[in-house]
Amino acid sequence: MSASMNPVSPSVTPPPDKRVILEASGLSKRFGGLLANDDVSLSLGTETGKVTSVIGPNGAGKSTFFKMLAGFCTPTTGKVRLFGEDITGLNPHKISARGLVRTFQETTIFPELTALEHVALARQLSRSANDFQVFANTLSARRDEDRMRADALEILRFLDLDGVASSVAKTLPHGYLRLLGIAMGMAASPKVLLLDEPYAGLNPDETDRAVELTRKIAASGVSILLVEHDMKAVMKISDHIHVLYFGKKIAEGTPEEIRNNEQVIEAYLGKEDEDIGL
Ligand SMILES: Nc1ncnc2c1ncn2[C@@H]1O[C@H](COP(=O)(O)OP(=O)(O)OP(=O)(O)O)[C@@H](O)[C@H]1O
Repeated sequence: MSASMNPVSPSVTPPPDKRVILEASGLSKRFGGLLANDDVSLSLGTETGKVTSVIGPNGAGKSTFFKMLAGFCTPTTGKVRLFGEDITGLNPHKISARGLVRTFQETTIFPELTALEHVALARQLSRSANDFQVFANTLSARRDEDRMRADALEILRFLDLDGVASSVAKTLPHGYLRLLGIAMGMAASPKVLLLDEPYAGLNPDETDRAVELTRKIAASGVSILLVEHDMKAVMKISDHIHVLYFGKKIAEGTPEEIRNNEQVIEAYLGKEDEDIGL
């Protein structure tokens, strides 16, 4: 008798919902004896353009979680789905091509290249199915290059960075380099943008500007997932917050719910370098 004819066939798992933007289920990561992430689940739901934050004291496992989402580190157990597709363990380039993009770190900045060249390069790398073509001096490659530069300028304009388009990176202040990293992420046309501590080291004015920019990106329909220690910024910008503590998720909710959550307050108590913004 075939399984389908079995009257007591086991319950069938429903197919993954393709409308769910990003879903991590039961992610764990073990480094030797250390469980850096312990059964962490998170869903961005189906509504695009929201800002979701992951917070937690130093060493809570936030970066590890992001690295697993973006393919920079393979989960020990668990699954990551993007619009219902299993992307667990794919490499970062493949994940980025599907729309989940982690912003470039400052270490990816080339001091002698202009802001425009950085974004054009990021665009080119994200688009190149064929690496050889990028470097080949063919007519089509040159045409591509012109298009990439035009796209890059449009991205810089959108982020209000066109004023520094022709400035070389080594002359740009730290705040602009952070924004340039975000612009390079945007060059890959993300559906979900992972921002890893985008406001670190920024002064209050620069933070306000970067928060506004984050909002503008979200308003354009890109879902934002961010890890950040600046609690004032997190509370201001987030629609939803998840809290990690010693690798485990201890809470999730709106900024108001998180601010008033006893377990969260407890986790942050006595951490002089961290301010939950109470
Ligand atoms: N590659 C690795 N090998 C061994 N241990 C690691 C590795 N990466 C992270 N860890 C450990 O995993 C734990 C979580 O680190 P992680 O960087 O994810 O925390 P975090 O919340 O991002 O911290 P922070 O806010 O300080 O950046 C830490 O104890 C860290 O030392």
